[in-house]
Amino acid sequence: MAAQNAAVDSTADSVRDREIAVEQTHLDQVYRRLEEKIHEAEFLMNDAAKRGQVGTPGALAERDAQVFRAGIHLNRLNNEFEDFLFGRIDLVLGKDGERGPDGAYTSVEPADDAIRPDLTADIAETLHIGRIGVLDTDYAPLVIDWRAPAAAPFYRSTPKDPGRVIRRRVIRSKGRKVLGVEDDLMRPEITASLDGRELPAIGDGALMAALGRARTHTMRDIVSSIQAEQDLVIRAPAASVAEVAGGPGTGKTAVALHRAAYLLYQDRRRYSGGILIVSPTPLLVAYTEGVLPSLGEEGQVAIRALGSLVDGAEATTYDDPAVARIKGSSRMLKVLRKAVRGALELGDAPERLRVVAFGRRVELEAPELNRIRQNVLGGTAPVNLLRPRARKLLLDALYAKTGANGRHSDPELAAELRSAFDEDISTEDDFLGFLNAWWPELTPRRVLAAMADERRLGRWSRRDLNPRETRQLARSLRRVGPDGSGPLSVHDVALLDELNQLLGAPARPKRKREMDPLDQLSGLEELMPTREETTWERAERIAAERTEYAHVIVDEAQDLTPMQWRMVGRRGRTGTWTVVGDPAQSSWTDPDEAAAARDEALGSRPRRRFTLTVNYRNPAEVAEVASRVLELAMPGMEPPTAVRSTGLEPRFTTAGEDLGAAVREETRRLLEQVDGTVGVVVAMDRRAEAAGWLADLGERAVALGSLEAKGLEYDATVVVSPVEIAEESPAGLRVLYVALTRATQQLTVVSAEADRPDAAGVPELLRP
Ligand SMILES: Nc1ncnc2c1ncn2[C@@H]1O[C@H](COP(=O)(O)OP(=O)(O)OP(=O)(O)O)[C@@H](O)[C@H]1O
Repeated sequence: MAAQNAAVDSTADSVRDREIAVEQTHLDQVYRRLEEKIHEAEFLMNDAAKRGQVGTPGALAERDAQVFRAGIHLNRLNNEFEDFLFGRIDLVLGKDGERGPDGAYTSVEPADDAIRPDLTADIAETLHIGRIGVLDTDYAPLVIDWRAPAAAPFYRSTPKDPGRVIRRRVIRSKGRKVLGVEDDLMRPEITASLDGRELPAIGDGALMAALGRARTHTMRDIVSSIQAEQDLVIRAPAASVAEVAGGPGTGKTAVALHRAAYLLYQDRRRYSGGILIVSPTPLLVAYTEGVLPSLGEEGQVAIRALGSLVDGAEATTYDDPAVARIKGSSRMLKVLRKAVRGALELGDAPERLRVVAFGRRVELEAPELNRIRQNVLGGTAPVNLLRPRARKLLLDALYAKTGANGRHSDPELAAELRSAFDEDISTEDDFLGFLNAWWPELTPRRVLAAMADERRLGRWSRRDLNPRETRQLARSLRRVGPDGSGPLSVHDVALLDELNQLLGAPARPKRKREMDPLDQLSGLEELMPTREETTWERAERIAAERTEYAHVIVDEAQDLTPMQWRMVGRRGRTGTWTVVGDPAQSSWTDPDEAAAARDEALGSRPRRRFTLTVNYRNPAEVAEVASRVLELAMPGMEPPTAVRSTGLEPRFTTAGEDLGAAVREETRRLLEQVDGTVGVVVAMDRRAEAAGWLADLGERAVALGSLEAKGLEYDATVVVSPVEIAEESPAGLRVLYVALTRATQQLTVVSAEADRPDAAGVPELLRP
């Protein structure tokens, strides 16, 4: 029997080796073609550079554009993709024989006679799928871009709805070497043959292999294993708003990133207006940043954390939950409106305005000045833009005091006299000095700084915040400092953006130019002589400084506060949207208020809703523990279905006197058990302390605050004192749910006394 098994194994091995060799031959052919294309691109660039600067401005701009395109292409081709070619589908004949622009047949349905009554069929087409498309010299498709319509069946085909696909293959390669293949048969009942040979099936599923891999500190693309329900979202038409809901680990972030790449591929011209991806934290930005380049996309897409959306402002701190709740609430809008008007009065303007006109002294007293100010403020324009009107009304009032009104009955002479008066007075130092102090040009930071004075803020917030809230808000703004140059919190940034609107944006400091994709190409500096900015470069620079986008993708949308929705909304006023989130993970306390602000930001655009239902991150054992908290946080809400199980139950331990020592011990243990990362999630207040606990455990272990864990994942996690996390804020149970759903393999929970663990160490909150 053993001998028989060994024979079967060795036959399987030889079939596998043969199939790997088949794919290797194809990959070799692809690389030969890529090399030819690299030479073509290099030639084009050299040639363009040699032509130097001669020519009309139009020709020069065209040359720049050509070099730019060649540069991007070269950059992409030179980029050694880890697995450039990753998929293959074998298809039977379609209903018609039409071919698309990529050379593949377009028909999705099999021809009536494609499958014979004895359940045999011939493979009529084999397509290889990769990160970018490659055509052979005769325009036959060597590799189809994963975003092309012809590649859709690779993702969409299922045994229930196979279309023309008989076999779907994932190819694993490194550099130029094919390492393995994994097949799924879409119609296992059919015996299909290719070139007279029966089509074999190797391995048992590429998805499980991908999910089991160790995690690093950066996210990987999922291009070789996108699932059908995810593909529907990625390829949804971008006509209006796509809203995607799904529990932890259902691939929302991954889908959002792949969608950006898909939209660009589909309609590059339309999205030359830029795609913005809004992420909740800088940690999540850093985690996801590499995915788009790995899909062959650079430039055009800006990934920004909520605290970095406003030019020139970078949030470096977090507010405690009570303060965040005040700053995020739409009640702040009224407070800010009053603050910008109130801040005008803080200049050190003298009580009265005195000038000399027509040889005599005229002056305006405080009550008159006040009346003028209120009159001007009756307008709706931004405050800084009302300054010319304030200047005009001051001049009117002063002129009236001179008694010159009515001195001339001839209207022309009267107008001349008035214009001479205006010119004299408005260039006088006294008048200018007064105007600058009385109607100062305000900056958003200056207004925020003014709000740090509790008594003053109380006047502005009286109707909208209670005295305790006013005190908490004023205190937190002291960090901003009297001149507004101190550190900002994530929630301050949305206030700053609102103030920008209310004040009328002052001249913006120029953003440092982002790296030109051309500059990234080695050796290009030598090819291109230094010169003035070209039209093309100017367009590029404007793109880098852009504040409105053609498409906005909001990740972890459940966490945006009403004020943040207003800020993000401004960036996509005329664009289309993709909004992904999970209400069960929301750390915002008033979901109805946030929903109203979200509706306002998205306007009346039609919405298309999608739901993702499968949890690809957590093993079933971890998901089960997390679902206990979900039941407390959102009773009745269904968790997503975990797709795999590891057999490893979560571990519960109770710390003695020394919480740090217990956490350290558990982290060390997990580091020995997993190959990748270990995340230690603590209450926000314990962040610094926890970093100390892990100080010398190496880079694979990281400590993070509960709110920073959003969107991230680790091979193993240690969740420290669930009750501390849950009691941190009114939304604490949902934050705990986030913390418990970060592990791809193992979860350990360390309880403190306050968690009231039972004899087995299971804290009260997590008991079944
Ligand atoms: N089709 C897939 N093939 C392989 N891996 C996948 C697939 N879909 C998702 N994953 C993996 O599952 C994990 C979770 O994905 P992702 O972070 O996008 O989920 P999420 O819904 O945004 O989660 P959360 O709501 O917790 O932030 C990631 O490691 C991702 O690579």
